[in-house]
Amino acid sequence: MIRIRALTKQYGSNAVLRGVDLDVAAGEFLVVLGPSGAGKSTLLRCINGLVSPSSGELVAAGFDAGAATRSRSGRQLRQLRQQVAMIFQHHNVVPRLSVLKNVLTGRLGQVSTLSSLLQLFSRQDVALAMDCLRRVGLEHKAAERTDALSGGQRQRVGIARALAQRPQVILADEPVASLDPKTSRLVLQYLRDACRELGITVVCNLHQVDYAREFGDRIVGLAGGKLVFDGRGDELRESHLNLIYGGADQNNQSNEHAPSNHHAPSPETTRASELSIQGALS
Ligand SMILES: Nc1ncnc2c1ncn2[C@@H]1O[C@H](COP(=O)(O)OP(=O)(O)OP(=O)(O)O)[C@@H](O)[C@H]1O
Repeated sequence: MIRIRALTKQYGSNAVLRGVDLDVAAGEFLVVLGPSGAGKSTLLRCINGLVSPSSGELVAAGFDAGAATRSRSGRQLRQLRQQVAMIFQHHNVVPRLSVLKNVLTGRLGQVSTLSSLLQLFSRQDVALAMDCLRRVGLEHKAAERTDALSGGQRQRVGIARALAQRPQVILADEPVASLDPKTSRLVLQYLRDACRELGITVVCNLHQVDYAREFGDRIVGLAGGKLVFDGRGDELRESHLNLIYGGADQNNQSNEHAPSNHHAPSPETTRASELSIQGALS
């Protein structure tokens, strides 16, 4: 679903992504871990064309993201963004609109310009939006103003809006950064379950190692713009975390327990180990 090869992104002299190779399979829930400034947001922004890569190959949902950002017409970029939805840390919902209207804004890319200007939505769009709200447990809040909801509920509205786009991919940039642990887990559960049921691929940036292990089908670790770990949650050892976070205190990266597994990598961690070595050498 996503194929990335030798991806680089440079801001002036700041090399933010330094040769990222990554494949994400259809329906996979991939978590990206990494310290602040590692390039996690930049990676997501490249995937949905918010940022133009400096070099490399990036195909998401069948669209060449690099070419889409360079194309003047904007058509390719719109097509890419229809298939690759984004969920932000601060949910970006419109507070004064009703919950249902916020979710319906996820349909704007698919309705005519006139309909979108007049906010005219078909009965099917409304039914789809209600189904998306049901998937995040907020059907009963449809008519309420969004500013009457809690932070966790607003983030669930953000998820419903992304689902309403009917995308192939959802990119979630630290979706639970400002939520308490219980709410964070609930939000991630809704995101994972809805995407699993609908077959949507997810790439989710997180700062919490425990949630990465719990919710990710697979985890990649980004440090200094390079992938230094690629494996399953049960393959992620303390040595990998040291590589990702540069020996930072893991308690700072987790809302709950610090990783405590000191076992040597199992034979299945070959891929993870290879990457670790590459990261350590470069
Ligand atoms: N538009 C921009 N112009 C210049 N530099 C940028 C821009 N966007 C990001 N950067 C730089 O790229 C680097 C990586 O930023 P990025 O936001 O991708 O990191 P991150 O891993 O998502 O961090 P965090 O976990 O704190 O969100 C930082 O040094 C940042 O200053």
